[in-house]
Amino acid sequence: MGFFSKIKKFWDVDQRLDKAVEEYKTERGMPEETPAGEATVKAPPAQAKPVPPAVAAPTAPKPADVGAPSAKVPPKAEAWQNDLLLSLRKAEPRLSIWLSIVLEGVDKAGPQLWERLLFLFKALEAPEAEAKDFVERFRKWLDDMEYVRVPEFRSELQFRLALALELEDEEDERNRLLLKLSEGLEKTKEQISKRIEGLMASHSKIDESFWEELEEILIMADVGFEPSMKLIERLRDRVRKAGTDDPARFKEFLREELETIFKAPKRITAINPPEVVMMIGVNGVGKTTTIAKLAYRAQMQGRRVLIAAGDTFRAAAIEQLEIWAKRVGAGFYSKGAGADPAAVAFEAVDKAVSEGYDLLLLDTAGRLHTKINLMEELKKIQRVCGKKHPGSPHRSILVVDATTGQNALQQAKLFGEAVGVDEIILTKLDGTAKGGIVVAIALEHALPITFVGLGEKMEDLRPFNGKDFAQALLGT
Ligand SMILES: Nc1nc2c(ncn2[C@@H]2O[C@H](COP(=O)(O)OP(=O)(O)OP(=O)(O)O)[C@@H](O)[C@H]2O)c(=O)[nH]1
Repeated sequence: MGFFSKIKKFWDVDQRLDKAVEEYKTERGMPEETPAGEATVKAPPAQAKPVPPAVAAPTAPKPADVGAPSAKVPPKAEAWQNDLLLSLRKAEPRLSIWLSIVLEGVDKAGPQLWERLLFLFKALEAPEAEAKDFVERFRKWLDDMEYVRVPEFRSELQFRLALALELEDEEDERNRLLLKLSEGLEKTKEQISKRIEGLMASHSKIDESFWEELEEILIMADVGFEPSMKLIERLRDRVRKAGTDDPARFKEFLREELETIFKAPKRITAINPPEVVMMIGVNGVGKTTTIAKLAYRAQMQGRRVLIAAGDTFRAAAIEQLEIWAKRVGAGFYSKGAGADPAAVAFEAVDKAVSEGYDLLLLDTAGRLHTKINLMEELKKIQRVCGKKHPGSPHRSILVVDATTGQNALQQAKLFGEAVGVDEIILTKLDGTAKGGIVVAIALEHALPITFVGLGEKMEDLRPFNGKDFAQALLGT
């Protein structure tokens, strides 16, 4: 489900829009030619299937709708509308193209941008109130973040549209993610990929000295001793089965092995709303930011989110979380610093149930995991949630900081044993050469890494895909 309760996915090649485009042009006496003067792209010959009722061609919302000056839209400006309609008609959803058309001639946030976004949603037949809600939320977000110029927010806007229109898996978005992942892994690639290429070039065959050198590379990239041994064992097996000792093929074997390792099964549990997610992890790993990013995604996917400040250890942590909740338009619940975290959890679950939230993100104290009482506290929170809303917390997500390398592995072990962890989110992958920790965590724990943090912006939390990761790490 996306942000909108319904949209027409015209990119399934539907003549409706062709008809709408023709009517649109006729009503406005627009030239047969496209703005660039080429002959109009003729709609594909109508196929036999019955033409569903015509869709009223979207007309640019009156400027008054969006609080813009009441100047009439000059005829030239309609060219972008025509381009957008024509682009929407193509058989494939190309968000980057639509956005380029929407942003043509727009250099900053303002009435012209709102008018264009509303036109796009109208062309997709999104309910008007929801379209306005999307624009209003984005406008408020820009104010909060003090973003004004298009380059400051274009990427976030594209990400928001990808979530709202359920196009995150669309080709452009996937390519953008791969690029972001590759950029984020730049330092790790230096450590692993470049050195493996050197290893392959300096050996005429895969022999004992090859494996010894590989072990050193993996340990240097913070895969850790145990995990490195395990990985090398699996690679020896794979090479043996392939019946070759040609170093030139090693990268292919390594990529296949990594994809296999990352295929950790995701736990799917039946959930009666609200879904209660417990966020755990030590201080400074990026938990608060990650909660905000998760809330942002869920909101853009049409879910109502409540964030609860279960980390009552520091007033600053509560305030920071409240600021983020406001920015992403999520609900917020706290009982202030010093309150009993279990009481916060209990009352937050009660609020989420009684006010019909879809998702409750429950922040918990991040004090150093060596303090045993923290583990007791987390177990008490789990019990309390289960009493209030049977089956909850439905997921416990451990947030670890990739830059802490082996320490992250320790945390995964300790929290996993103490309170049970269902998923791992690895933050700050963009800032480390220790990306090898991803392999270590996947090898040591059958825990799925569901998201990775690639920066501080909202769009910098992306679903983790082992295949993409292996490709970004090792290059094509
Ligand atoms: N580069 C980068 N920075 C990140 C990422 N995730 C979080 N950060 C930054 O890391 C710092 C700590 O993030 P927080 O979310 O406050 O961490 P926390 O775990 O809540 O810390 P406490 O509030 O002390 O518990 C902030 O400056 C974040 O912007 C990431 O994926 N990449």
